[in-house]
Amino acid sequence: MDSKSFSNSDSKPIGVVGAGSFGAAVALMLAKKERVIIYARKESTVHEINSSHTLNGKEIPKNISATLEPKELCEACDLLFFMIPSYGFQEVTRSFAPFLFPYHVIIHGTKGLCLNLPAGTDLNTVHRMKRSQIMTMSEVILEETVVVRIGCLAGPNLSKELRQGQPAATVVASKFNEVILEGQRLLRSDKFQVYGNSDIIGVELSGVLKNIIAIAAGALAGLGLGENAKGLLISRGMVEMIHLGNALGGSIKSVIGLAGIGDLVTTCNSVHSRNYTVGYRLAKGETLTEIVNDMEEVAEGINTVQIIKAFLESSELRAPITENLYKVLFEDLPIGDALQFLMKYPFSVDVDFV
Ligand SMILES: NC(=O)c1ccc[n+]([C@@H]2O[C@H](COP(=O)([O-])OP(=O)(O)OC[C@H]3O[C@@H](n4cnc5c(N)ncnc54)[C@H](O)[C@@H]3O)[C@@H](O)[C@H]2O)c1
Ligand SMILES: O=P(O)(O)OC[C@H](O)CO
Repeated sequence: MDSKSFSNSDSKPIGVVGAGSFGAAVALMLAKKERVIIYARKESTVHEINSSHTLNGKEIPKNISATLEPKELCEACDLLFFMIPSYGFQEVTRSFAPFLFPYHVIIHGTKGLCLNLPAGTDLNTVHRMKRSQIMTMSEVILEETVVVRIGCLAGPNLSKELRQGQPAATVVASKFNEVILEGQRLLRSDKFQVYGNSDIIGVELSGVLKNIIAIAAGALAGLGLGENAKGLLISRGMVEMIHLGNALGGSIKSVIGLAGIGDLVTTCNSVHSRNYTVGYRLAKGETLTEIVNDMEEVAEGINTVQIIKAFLESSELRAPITENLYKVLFEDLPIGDALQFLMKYPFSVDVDFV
């Protein structure tokens, strides 16, 4: 295949890695254009898809099949959508690496971060982190595989709404225009708009950082506070995302686009958001351990708060919402106290990033 262009026009199936909420939603959209093969780690999931054409009991199109084998997926597909949470991303990427070649294209939809730490150390032992110790998923793919044409899918994309066929839009970000064009060709429909952006790091970070603010928004709702307070949180949260995103290597433009402010507004307002739900339940008096033990799906923001707090320890930057949320999540600071602290924080300039 010509390395400068990419088109799935020879009608190879599209691979989807991960059969969770978002993987399923994206597989259903892709299946409107091409055959899809899902990689899942559970034999029961693969069996259900292949034998009854259902996933979690819901009917799916017959042009979606499934496999347990990374090798089979990589041999059948040139384009793979990686739709797994950050906690499994490195492991899954490593299991695919032996079967990936430079002609493959990977687009991921993960809104979390991984760590680049020496063996035997982790988030619980390293409390100060430099940027080089934090990895976005495109950086993980570059590190672990020979694939170079990498994209990221991010935007206000609650999987429940996507599965209901409600109108939405997303961003496909990549340094390679052919990746953006192929993402647009495959995903665009009269219900789904797909924008392009070349700042993949900025788009990845936008999707990652909005989860922190979404937890805080859920907490405000759980405290019974109104829309004025939410407007305040969203606007200050956006400023915090801009400064953090910039410090971590993303452009301001990406944060004020669909993947940043667009997703921030959606996630801060939806009971379907897992991150919002974590904040809401905390404010209602549950502990973080109780909430996490009871959640079947991932709320990426919890890990992200820890990682960004460790990054802040090694930088001059201040991020008061993230720092206070860290204290609420991991140091038992009452949410009311965190809110009082933020209300007295000397934010004085409204917009300080343009
Ligand atoms: N659900 C949404 O609305 C949504 C929307 C946009 C982005 N995202 C992002 O997509 C990512 C995935 O979210 P989700 O909602 O699909 O999560 P989920 O918890 O519903 O599903 C995760 C899937 O990944 C699989 N998985 C996890 N670790 C694995 C491993 N080591 N090997 C193989 N499979 C593994 C699980 O089995 C599961 O099928 C997250 O980073 C999330 O932030 C989710
Ligand atoms: O359920 P959440 O909080 O992971 O949010 C899902 C998506 O990121 C919304 O775009």
